[in-house]
Amino acid sequence: QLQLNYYSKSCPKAEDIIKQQVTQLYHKHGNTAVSWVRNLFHDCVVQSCDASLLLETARDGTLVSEQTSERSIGMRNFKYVNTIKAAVEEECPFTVSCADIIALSARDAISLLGGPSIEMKTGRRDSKQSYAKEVEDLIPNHNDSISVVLSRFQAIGIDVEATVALLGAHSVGRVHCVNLVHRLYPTVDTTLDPAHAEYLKRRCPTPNPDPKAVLYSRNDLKTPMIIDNNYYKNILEHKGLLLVDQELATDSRTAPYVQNMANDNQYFHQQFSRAVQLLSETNPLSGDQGEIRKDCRYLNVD
Ligand code: HEM
Ligand SMILES: [Ca+2]
Ligand SMILES: [Ca+2]
Repeated sequence: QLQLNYYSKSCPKAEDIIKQQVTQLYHKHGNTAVSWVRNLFHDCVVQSCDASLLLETARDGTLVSEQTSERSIGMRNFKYVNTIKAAVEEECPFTVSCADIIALSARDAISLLGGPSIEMKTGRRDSKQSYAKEVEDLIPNHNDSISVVLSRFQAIGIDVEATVALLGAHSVGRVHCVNLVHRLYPTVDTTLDPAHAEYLKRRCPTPNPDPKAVLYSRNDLKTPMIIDNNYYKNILEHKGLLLVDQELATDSRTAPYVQNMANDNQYFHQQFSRAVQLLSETNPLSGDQGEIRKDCRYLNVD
């Protein structure tokens, strides 16, 4: 079972090494921290936090990576997960799971990005398979209804208030134009603030952005690299980028929490901590299920 300090005997320095690596990477490439937060979501929602997300497509076609899903658009920095894993392997070979690296790197990233300090249990094990086919049924799309979003989160034990808090992760990072243009062209979505729409049109000047061109807008212009309640202020001002962001502010089930989080950053941080714990503890592999991967990209060879 998951517990605090699972590696205290087997690898007492594990959490320190991960934190050190995450901090070093953050100072070199700040957006790595943003990636670790999104990785937690995309891994944990698909089956469990079991590093299924990190498996790469096998050359012989036996395994398709979840990273190839349309839902994974814009995900980046996977190569630096290997940097973290390598540092941990050097200290304690075959001991610390890639799944725990996903969880702890997200925890450390959240604190580097000005979010709360979160107590996080460890002891997760790594999946022996990828769930590429299931990704689209589990991770909501940017234009899904709030009902779909709430039921997907509820299915893994995440209540409405925690769901609203988790979306606050969109207080950092970026959105590619492909996920935005349907709100701008041929006519501007009337729920979007007109001045903000003009800004977004400058960022995304054509209705059919080349998927390979790196055209994007930042989620939060005021504090783009800080996990704060500015996200909720933005969506109340109709400056949310994704349709789900905008809907969160108006749906009667979520709007009261949005209002409270916009008013009180500390309350947001408390709920965000609680929600990240729920997300990170969903359905873990335990006992002898799964394995401890040597390289997060590949299954161990027996
Ligand atoms: C209804 C649920 C959600 C939907 C539909 C959704 C969708 C998206 C989309 C479409 C993007 C933009 C990707 C791109 O164009 O580059 C994005 C970015 C991001 N999402 Fe979510 N998301 C959801 C929930 C979450 C949650 C729960 C978290 C974490 C707790 C999260 C963390 C992030 C982060 C950090 C980014 C920025 C990534 C970057 O800049 O590299 N999202 N999300
Ligand atoms: Ca997973
Ligand atoms: Ca922010």
